[in-house]
Amino acid sequence: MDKIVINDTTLRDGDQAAGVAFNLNEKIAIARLLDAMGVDELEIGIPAMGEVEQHAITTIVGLGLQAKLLGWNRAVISDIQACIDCGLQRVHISIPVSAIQINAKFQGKWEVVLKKLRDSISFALDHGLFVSVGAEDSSRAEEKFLLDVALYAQECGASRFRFCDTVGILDPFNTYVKVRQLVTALSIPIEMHTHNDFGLATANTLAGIKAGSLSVNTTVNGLGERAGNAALEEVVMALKRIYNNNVTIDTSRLVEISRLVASASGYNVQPWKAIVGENSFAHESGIHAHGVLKNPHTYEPFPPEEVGGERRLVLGKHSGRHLLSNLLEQQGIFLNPEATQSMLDAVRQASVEKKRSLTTQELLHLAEVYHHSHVS
Ligand SMILES: CC(=O)SCCNC(=O)CCNC(=O)[C@H](O)C(C)(C)COP(=O)(O)OP(=O)(O)OC[C@H]1O[C@@H](n2cnc3c(N)ncnc32)[C@H](O)[C@@H]1OP(=O)(O)O
Ligand SMILES: O=C(O)CCC(=O)C(=O)O
Repeated sequence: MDKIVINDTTLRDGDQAAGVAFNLNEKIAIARLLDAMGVDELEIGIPAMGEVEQHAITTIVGLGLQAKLLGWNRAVISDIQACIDCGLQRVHISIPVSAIQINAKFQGKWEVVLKKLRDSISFALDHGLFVSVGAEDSSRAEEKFLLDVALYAQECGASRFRFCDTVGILDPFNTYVKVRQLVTALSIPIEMHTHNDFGLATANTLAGIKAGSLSVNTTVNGLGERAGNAALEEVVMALKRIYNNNVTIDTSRLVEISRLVASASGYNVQPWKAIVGENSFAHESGIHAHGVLKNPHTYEPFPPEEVGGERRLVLGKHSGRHLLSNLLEQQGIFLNPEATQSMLDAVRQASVEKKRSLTTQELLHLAEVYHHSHVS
């Protein structure tokens, strides 16, 4: 498999999530960490939004990062000019391509949309910029029209074409077919931009890669419009571990970037969130914990350290004797088999009463009771 370019849009689509508003320092910290991790490209915002956004973008441009930096634009020349004023050398120009979008925004006048596209691409090229073109709502567009727009963008001088499943309605099978058509017809790379409305954003991004897409949009924690986007941590780890792709990103900082974005966005990830959730490497069930104590690979797809996470063995309603004995032994407590079994019953009962796993303190407290009852 070819090297896949990761073009992270946490600072654009992530920032667009309802209720999220990164401030300057947060934007800088996120950009710096993504860059330090080796993310290839960052979509850092929308200069057309005005002075505050322009100041943030100009500041990030001035950081001297290794990552390529891109500004998002409508097909509007003043939007592109705002990117130039911020010092950006790469612009992404978006146009709607489905009938529903063109009717709502341009009274169905698709010729007007294409003229805007051509004019803005040529303005950007005249200013020496790299141009990526995005087809908003590609997944609901008439297929022939989408292909014509893609070929037109290429002919006008775009260097990359973004396939957008804007409202997240595709599955991996349909994604593959649609993206394959574009990959076959175009000589410029296709970029995937998928949304998670049906929980399929990462799967659809991977389907696009299978179809020959060479670049993907991601966001940390999957943060983005509505149900969000394909998550950076999921796409990167799937590329690395499922496809053995030559991933050059430092995956050991994925939990760190997840926490940074959670804090800056004000939205924690759910504990069971793939890759970065606090339960991603937590084991409570007896059979699982027994296996993990023998060999962690029995119930872990890869070691937690690989993403900067931590293995946790917790005692609760579903735990068994092996885990209980192991945790007690770590505290220097050794119970005979009968005492262990009795204590396990008490652990289960306590866990159901508390509706959670037990803390070390609670474990020690119970151990004292069972240890003493065993000794006496
Ligand atoms: C799928 C996506 O995520 S697309 C990205 C969406 N992101 C955002 O909207 C966040 C940033 N947006 C903004 O700050 C504002 O919308 C701005 C600055 C871009 C424009 O603001 P306003 O001038 O107040 O316009 P408003 O947002 O109400 O309406 C959008 C306008 O852009 C036009 N437009 C929408 N998409 C495009 C496009 N791809 N190319 C050209 N024009 C477009 C609409 O037709 C409408 O134009 P009109 O004012 O002539 O009717
Ligand atoms: O870049 C584009 O063209 C639109 C991207 C987007 O956010 C979307 O379609 O959901």
